Amino acid sequence: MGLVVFDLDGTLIDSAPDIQAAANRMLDEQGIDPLDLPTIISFIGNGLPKLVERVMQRVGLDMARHTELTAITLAHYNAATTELTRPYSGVEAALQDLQAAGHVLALCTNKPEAPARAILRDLRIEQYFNAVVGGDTLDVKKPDPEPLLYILRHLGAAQAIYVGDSEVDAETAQRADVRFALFTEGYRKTPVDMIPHQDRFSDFAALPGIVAAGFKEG
Ligand SMILES: O=C(O)COP(=O)(O)O
Ligand SMILES: [Mg+2]
Repeated sequence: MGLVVFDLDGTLIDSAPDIQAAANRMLDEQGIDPLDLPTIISFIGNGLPKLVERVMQRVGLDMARHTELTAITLAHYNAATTELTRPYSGVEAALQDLQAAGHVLALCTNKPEAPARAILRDLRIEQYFNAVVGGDTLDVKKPDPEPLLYILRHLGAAQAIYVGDSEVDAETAQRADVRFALFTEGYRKTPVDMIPHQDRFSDFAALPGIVAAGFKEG
């Protein structure tokens, strides 16, 4: 029994198509051609303001407009968070198994908290999560360890496993001194072996076993 904290984008859900749609709507309003999915995926991981910054850099938009264009992109995104977004295969069954095994579950994402909560609601998985921290919940976001440590403190957990898909998640877990399980099928940019992790999996059916063994090992 223990605390299992999840990342969201590229871990529980394949959300890139809706993020792409929001970014491309904003670009279209600026008279700029759309960006393809692999490009958008390569920009995900450090939160929406950073994604918009990377988009603007790529297409040569004036950075003085960053705050304005971030707000516009977020509005487009909030209007359609789950048009194309789906949980990865086996996610709901794994959440159910983990909860039935007595684990406490939480979410630690760099996605802003409002769309993160809306997605959990729309995909009918919000009931599994005892705490949700988004990229704008605290003053700092991942890879700062504080969002993850905040959840541990908030839920009174001495021990946890963090489940994520990216370099940012691995660094967050390492700096928080939390065990890290890497989902290999998300949005990482580098080979699996270059990302520090204690466990890895490509199929959510394997996760309950990995979590049980991880807590035993400590
Ligand atoms: O919003 C992002 O850039 C990444 O979100 P994640 O932390 O859920 O992967
Ligand atoms: Mg992620």
